Amino acid sequence: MKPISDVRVVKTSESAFIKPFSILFKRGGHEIKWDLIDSHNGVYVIIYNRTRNTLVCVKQFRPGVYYKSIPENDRPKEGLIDIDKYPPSLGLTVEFCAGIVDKNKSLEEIAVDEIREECGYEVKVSDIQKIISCRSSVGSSGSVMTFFYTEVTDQMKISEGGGLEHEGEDIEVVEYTIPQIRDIITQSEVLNVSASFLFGMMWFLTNKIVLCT
Ligand SMILES: Nc1ncnc2c1ncn2[C@@H]1O[C@H](COP(=O)(O)OP(=O)(O)O[C@H]2O[C@H](CO)[C@@H](O)[C@H](O)[C@H]2O)[C@@H](O)[C@H]1O
Repeated sequence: MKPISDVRVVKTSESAFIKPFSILFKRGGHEIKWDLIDSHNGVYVIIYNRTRNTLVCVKQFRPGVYYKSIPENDRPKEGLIDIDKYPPSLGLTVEFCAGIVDKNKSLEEIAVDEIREECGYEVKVSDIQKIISCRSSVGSSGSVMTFFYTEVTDQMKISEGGGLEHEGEDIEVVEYTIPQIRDIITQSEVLNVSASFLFGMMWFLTNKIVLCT
């Protein structure tokens, strides 16, 4: 992965990805204001590599995770962050291959694109199995996240993956064995993974573990 440097906090008023707004309503005659973020729906793909008995995941620098790793009293509201004191590695997450729903394509087609771009495997739409759709960030967004499952083999690997450079993506593909996954999800410290990752791992261990024993 390329080195991260010159990390600065700036105020944002316009964004193609995150749009703050509020909803006003009355409950029992009392007016309530609820602050929200309009954000894209998303797809997540749990990818099992049958050749090597591994789960294919992606590692990347997530600015929000980095920022929230800094103690609150040292987190600037604006300006440079001292990366010698707070190394960018604090913001590295492990995730499932995922993408926002911002194209006029089916969710399955978006999943296939993300698998190719991020992980370098060529998968057919018909090989994508839907697991479940649910809500994310119910207090602030309510976007729909849809989980898929697919299996790949080493023969289906067509590139290194890594994401689209013109979109600023710089993704490392990482593969975990089943014992490694068990280690990750049973740690007691704050993990640099999301609840969606933990859900997907638990789903896999519960429903597919028979493949791996
Ligand atoms: N907040 C943001 N600010 C600036 N640029 C952004 C952005 N979100 C996306 N982008 C841009 O959109 C590109 C494409 O994103 P992707 O569809 O690959 O989703 P990503 O893997 O970033 O996760 C995304 O989609 C998954 C699945 O919904 C979510 O879990 C995850 O939070 C979300 O970032 C990114 O490379 C980036 O250029």
